[in-house]
Amino acid sequence: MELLRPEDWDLDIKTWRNKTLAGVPKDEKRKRASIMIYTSWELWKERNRRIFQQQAAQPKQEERTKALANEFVAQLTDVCWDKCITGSIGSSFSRSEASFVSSKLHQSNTNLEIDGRLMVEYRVSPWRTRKSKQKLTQPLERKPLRSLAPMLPTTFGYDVETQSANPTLVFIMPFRPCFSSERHQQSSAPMKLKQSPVPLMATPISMAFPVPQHEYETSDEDYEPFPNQKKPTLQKPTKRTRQVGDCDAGNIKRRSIRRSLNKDLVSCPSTSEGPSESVEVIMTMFDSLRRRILQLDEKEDACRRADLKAGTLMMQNGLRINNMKIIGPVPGVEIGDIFFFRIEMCIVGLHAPGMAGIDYISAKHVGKDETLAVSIISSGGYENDDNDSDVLVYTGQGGNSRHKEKHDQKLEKAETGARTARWNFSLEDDREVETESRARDKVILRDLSSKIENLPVCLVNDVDDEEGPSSFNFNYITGVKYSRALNNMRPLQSCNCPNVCLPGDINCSCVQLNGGDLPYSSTGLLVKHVPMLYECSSNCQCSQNCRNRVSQKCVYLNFEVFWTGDRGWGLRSWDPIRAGAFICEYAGHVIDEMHTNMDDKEHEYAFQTSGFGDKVLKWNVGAELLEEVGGNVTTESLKKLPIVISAKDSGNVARFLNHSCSPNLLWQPVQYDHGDDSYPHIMFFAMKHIPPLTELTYDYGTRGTPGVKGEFPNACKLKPCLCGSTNCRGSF
Ligand SMILES: C[S@@+](CC[C@H](N)C(=O)[O-])C[C@H]1O[C@@H](n2cnc3c(N)ncnc32)[C@H](O)[C@@H]1O
Repeated sequence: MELLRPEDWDLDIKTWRNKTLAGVPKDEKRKRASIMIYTSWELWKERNRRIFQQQAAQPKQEERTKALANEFVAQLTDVCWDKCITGSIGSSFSRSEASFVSSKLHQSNTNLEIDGRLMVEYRVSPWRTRKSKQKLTQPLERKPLRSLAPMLPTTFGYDVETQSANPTLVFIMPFRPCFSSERHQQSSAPMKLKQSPVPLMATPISMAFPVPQHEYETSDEDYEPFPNQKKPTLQKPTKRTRQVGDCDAGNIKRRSIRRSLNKDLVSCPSTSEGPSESVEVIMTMFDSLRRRILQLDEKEDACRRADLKAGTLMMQNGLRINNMKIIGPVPGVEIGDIFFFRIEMCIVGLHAPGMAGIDYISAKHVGKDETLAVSIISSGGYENDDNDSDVLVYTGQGGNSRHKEKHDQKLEKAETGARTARWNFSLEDDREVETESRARDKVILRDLSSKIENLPVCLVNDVDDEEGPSSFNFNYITGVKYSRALNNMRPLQSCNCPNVCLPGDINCSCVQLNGGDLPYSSTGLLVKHVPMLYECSSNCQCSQNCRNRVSQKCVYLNFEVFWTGDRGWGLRSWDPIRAGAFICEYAGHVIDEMHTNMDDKEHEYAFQTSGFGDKVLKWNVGAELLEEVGGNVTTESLKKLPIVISAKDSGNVARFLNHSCSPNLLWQPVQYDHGDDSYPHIMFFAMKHIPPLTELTYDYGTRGTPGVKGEFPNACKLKPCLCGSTNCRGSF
């Protein structure tokens, strides 16, 4: 360890790593680098602990982590290094290195897994705190909106390869209506889009997305959605012979399965939908498709770039919107929207090139050809000496490829488009300014759960003086309580998987119970909404790290109960949330539906399964588009459950979830601790990417006609809905 001690404690991690490993023989370098990776990881975790939980590591936790870390380091050093980490020492990990490290961390332990998810998916920028503005009442110190790097999973750095000096010269036809079939094209009038202020020289989008002629045989890093623009020099040998010490996971034969869409079902958002709804429909379709492709690929050991596969399929089938490049705001896209993949920006018309950071158009100005930048992406992969996080300095693209020597950048092609706005970009982020200055001032309670949740649930009112003592007259509990014994009609699931359940393992009884697929992706995202989801139970042999145990674990989001004004208290999160992510359970007392003596207050905080909204039914659109007619959840397939959960006297954060006719959450029945399928756990999952501090809502459904006994004996009076969405039904 002495050898790793930095000579100067002010060194940044990269310089420490480079200095320490310089000139060290290869074998020794591996060992030292492994320990350094672990140390950096621990620093990161400690930073997360201090920021999110306001506590430093406990000795016990440290010991346990040390033991796990030793195992992790040993694995890294002795078995898999040769196979998986082949790059030279640089400022970042390549994608395959990063995914290997994150997969190892995933296997290591629960804490690492949870932190790993934060790190892998969101890449929260470290040390972004503003001490000067910090107030004692502030529960969190970080700036949530700026903390995202909505890109591919990388653990310790950013793969600069996708930012290579290879600008894709893509122009899009001035207007190409988005229809899926010729029939549609003939019969429907083209949708009018905003007129460009400058004449455009256009090239069809098909130039950028040619139909692939061959199956993708290359490695993850070399997957290329634009094969025609690929430079031969960037290609790496893709086949390796097995070497001593290669780990099995690394030797899984990498295949790529070409998938196609069910043409009968392919259709773009209708022209009657507003811009925001169109963006939502397209984004939902993309993510649904991506999750399902990933699920199928994982089953077939062909796990590669489901995002690009989904995006390419959508492009090839005309499933995209805002086809014309626009100078100024893109309809339906708002400041604060989250994109996890570059291709998502492409299908909503925000940024067309798959790799280049600048998107631009050619225009004639006073008789001269000019190039105008229409969007610029900050990759996060470049070093920036300027510490001002409010100013983005653009200095040209390219020159930062892993495969080439660093070189000076030239002002050419797209960069000429950025000439006029080349220097400083102030980030316009109204929401951030707003949240920084206002929301933190009005903290009423630091932890509504009184430490029952592992993360504090803050209570704030930044609207008026309401302090809400009456609303908070309830016991905080984290699960459901049953008032009568349940019928254990079905034996509890009990798989024999030795470590974790694996996708495609036909011998796993939990895979069988879930219809042949594990319901969650490797990062814990719900793939499809299903009538009943079976997580692994206490009878299962698999460990707590099994991916089929998502919602039975504790809360991992930084929730906040806030005053909405007209709809009472509501729930939101400080963390960005990804579509398919688990949110929370509806906790409370399970009462029998036939118990008809519910008073108004009980009704107000009662969860009843009275139906799913249309949006929930459409959430599985990707699976349906891909292959499975009938793969979607239909109203008929959803048996009405007799369960009613009252959170009037006891409950958790879910009792503050308000109704919306355009919700961002759905509820999913989940079973893991008993066999009575009429009384499942009600778990909430995100239907879309949700930016920090956005209210979390679900569709309460229609609870039946007031006063009618029979189908809805507990039907309550319809209430006027104040959700404010454009397609509000008016009541719930
Ligand atoms: C489960 S509680 C939600 C938390 C509640 N807002 C509070 O202050 O405790 C359900 C109640 O919230 C209010 N509410 C929820 N969604 C609403 C909406 N879209 N419009 C109007 N009121 C709503 C209604 O009073 C409803 O009975």
